[in-house]
Amino acid sequence: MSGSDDLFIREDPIFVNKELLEISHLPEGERIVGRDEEISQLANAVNPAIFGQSPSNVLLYGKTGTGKSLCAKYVSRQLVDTAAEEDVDAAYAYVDCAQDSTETQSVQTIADSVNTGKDDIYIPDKGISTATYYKRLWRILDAHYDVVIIILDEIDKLEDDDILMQLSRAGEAGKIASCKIGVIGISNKIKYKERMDERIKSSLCEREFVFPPYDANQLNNIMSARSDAFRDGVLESSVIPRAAALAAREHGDARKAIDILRYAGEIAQSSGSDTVHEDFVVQARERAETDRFRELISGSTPHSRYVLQALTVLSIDNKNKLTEEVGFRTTRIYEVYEEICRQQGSDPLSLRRVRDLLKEHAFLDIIEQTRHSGGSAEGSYTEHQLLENPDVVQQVLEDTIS
Ligand SMILES: Nc1ncnc2c1ncn2[C@@H]1O[C@H](COP(=O)(O)OP(=O)(O)OP(=O)(O)O)[C@@H](O)[C@H]1O
Repeated sequence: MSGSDDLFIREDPIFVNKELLEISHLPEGERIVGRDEEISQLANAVNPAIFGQSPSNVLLYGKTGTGKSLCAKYVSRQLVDTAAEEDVDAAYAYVDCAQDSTETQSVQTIADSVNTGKDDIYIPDKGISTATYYKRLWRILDAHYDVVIIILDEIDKLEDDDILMQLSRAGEAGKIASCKIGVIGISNKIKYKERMDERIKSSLCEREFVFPPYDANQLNNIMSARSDAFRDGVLESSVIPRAAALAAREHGDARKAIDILRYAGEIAQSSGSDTVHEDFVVQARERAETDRFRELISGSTPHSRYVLQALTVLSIDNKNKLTEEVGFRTTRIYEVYEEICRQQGSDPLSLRRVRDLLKEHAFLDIIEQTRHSGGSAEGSYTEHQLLENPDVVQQVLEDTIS
C-alpha cells in the first residue's frame, strides 16, 4: 500500500466554507435577504427592551423556511448588543419546543442558557423539580438582567401552556422583581392561536407577524449571498437559478433552497467532479424534498398522522383503479380516519378538528385542497389530494413512528 500521503484528500475540492450552508448557521445581517420589513417590525415590537422596559410579546407565523427563526435570533442578538451600549443588561434564550416539549425541559433550557455561572446557581440537566428550576431562573434573571427575550420556536409543540402562563405572569405574580421578560413565539400552525387559553392569548399575542414565502428571485439572492461556501470557480452559473426555481415551485422555502445547494455540492464531491453543475441540482432537490417531508411528518401529532395516513390509503387504492380519482372529499377521508383510530385504539377527533388538521397539511404543502361548488343539489365541498407520491408518504409514516 502507498504511504498515508495518498490516502486522504487534504483539501476539500468543492467547499471552502461549508458551514455557511449548514442550517444551524446564523448568517450576518448582510446575508439576510428580503426580510427588512419583518426585521424592522420585530425590532420595533421589542424596542422598549433597549431602555430596560417591557418588550411586546410577539407571535410569528409562516410556512417552513420563511426565515422566522433566523429573524427572531438576529433581532434578539442585535437587541442584546444595542442594550449593552445603553448600559442595559439584556439576554436572549432560544428554546426549540419540538425538542424541549415539556414544561420542565423548556424551563431548564431557558435557565441554563441565561445562567452566567458567576454566582453559585447550578442548573442540572435533571433531578430537580420544575418549581426549583423556576425559582433558580427567577433568581438568575433578577440578579443579572434588566430584560430577557425568550424565543419559543415551534411553540405549538409544547405539551401544555403552563410555561407560557408562568412567563407571561412572572412579573405580576411577584416571582421576579425587576427583570422584564419578552416572549417571541414562532409557529407554522395557522390554527395554533385558536387553541390557546384566552388569558395567555391576550398576553402573548400583543403583536403578530406573518412571514410570507420567498419568491424565486429572493431565493436566488439568499443562495448567492452564501456562494462563498464554495471554492472559486466551482459553482457553475446555472446552479443557483435552477435551485431557486425548483425551491420556489411549491412554496419558497429557504431551508430547502440551501439544502439543495449543499447537497448538490456533496454530490459533486462524491462523484469526483471538479465543478457543481446543473444536473446535480435535480438529484439534490429529491433528497432535500424527502428530508423536509420526513422532518415535517416526524414532528406531527398522532392524529395529524392518522389523517394523513387516511388520505394516503385512499390514494394508494386509487392507483389500482381504472379511472383514477383526482381528490377525496373530507367525509371520505374521515371514514378511513375513524377506521385507523379504531385500529390504533384511539378515540377519533371530531370532523371539524379533522378538517382543521387537513388545513394544516395543506398550509405546509403536504396536500392540496380544491373547493368545488357542487351545484344547488349538492352544496359546495372540498377535495384533498396528496402532493407527494403516496408510496413515499406511506414509507415515511412507517419510518417515523415514534
Ligand atoms: N432571508 C433570509 N436570508 C438568508 N437566509 C435565510 C433567510 N431566510 C431563511 N434563511 C435560511 O434558511 C434556513 C431556514 O430558515 P428559518 O429556520 O429561519 O425558517 P423558519 O421560518 O423558522 O422555518 P421553520 O418553521 O421550519 O423553523 C436557515 O438556514 C436560514 O438561515
